Amino acid sequence: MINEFPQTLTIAGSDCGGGAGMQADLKTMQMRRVFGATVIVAITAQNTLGVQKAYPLTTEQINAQFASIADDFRIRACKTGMLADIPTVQIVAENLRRYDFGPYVLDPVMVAKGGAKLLADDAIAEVKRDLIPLCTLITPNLPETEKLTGIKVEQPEQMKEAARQLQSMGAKNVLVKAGHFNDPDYATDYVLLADQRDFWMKAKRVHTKRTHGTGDTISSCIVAELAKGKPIEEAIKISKQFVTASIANTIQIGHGHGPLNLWAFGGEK
Ligand SMILES: Nc1ncnc2c1ncn2[C@@H]1O[C@H](COP(=O)(O)OP(=O)(O)OP(=O)(O)O)[C@@H](O)[C@H]1O
Ligand SMILES: Cc1ncc(COP(=O)(O)O)c(N)n1
Repeated sequence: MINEFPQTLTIAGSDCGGGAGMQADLKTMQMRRVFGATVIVAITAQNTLGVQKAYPLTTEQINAQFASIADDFRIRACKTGMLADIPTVQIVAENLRRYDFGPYVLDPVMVAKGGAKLLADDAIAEVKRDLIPLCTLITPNLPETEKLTGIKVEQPEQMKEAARQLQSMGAKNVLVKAGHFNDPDYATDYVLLADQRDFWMKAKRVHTKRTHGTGDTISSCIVAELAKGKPIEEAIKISKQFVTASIANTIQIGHGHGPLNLWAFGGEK
């Protein structure tokens, strides 16, 4: 049924503070004019000051949500965010193999801005083995890139080397995000596509601590664009513009790493 409204799915943790996790994903999807559904794998009690508590859901609770989504919706693209621990990574991988939710964007969330662990260290091996081979695109930040590849990234050339390695591990397309890169003037991400074309995406670095949920925002925007049928290169480029505008046009919420202004870029463009 080709005329159905584009439907997307985020498989992620809940951030009760509304700035990251599935809340950031849903808000971004709404702005990009796709329908967003969720499989929640963990509940966090957090705000802009940090993560106070995290409670993973059971595999039964996660399976039930997957079944409900698969029974009724035609998901055209999906993403994963916070996955908490080994059982969660395994059950999510199992469901992604069971159901066809279209292109899959893997945001390998490991540590929150405030320093809290959102993925157990021993689950990284499962992400590499079970999820990377399934994904259409992986979107690690620099610390995640280093953990997944073992390559210390201090120069742009090492971003390229790490991207090639992630591809050899099974990721079809790779976006290495540079929010954590040591460049005071620009945030320049690197993209390596499945057909071996590559490019840099340069944006002025905004000097703000209001960057809660930047990774969720860019990855869920890519999911939305893919669900509307945009080619991956275009989906990634629009999403970089979306996140840059959302960081640059600050809104004042909370007392720490504040959330982005997801209205800044606008909707359908
Ligand atoms: N201060 C900044 N100014 C401009 N762009 C930024 C800034 N910080 C991050 N970005 C951009 O935001 C996007 C997300 O990158 P980042 O490296 O922050 O991801 P992340 O660490 O996974 O985010 P989070 O964990 O907060 O969700 C990238 O396109 C990056 O270049
Ligand atoms: C549930 C959840 N998912 C993802 C993040 C990462 O976002 P950030 O690194 O900006 O804290 C988070 N804090 N909480």
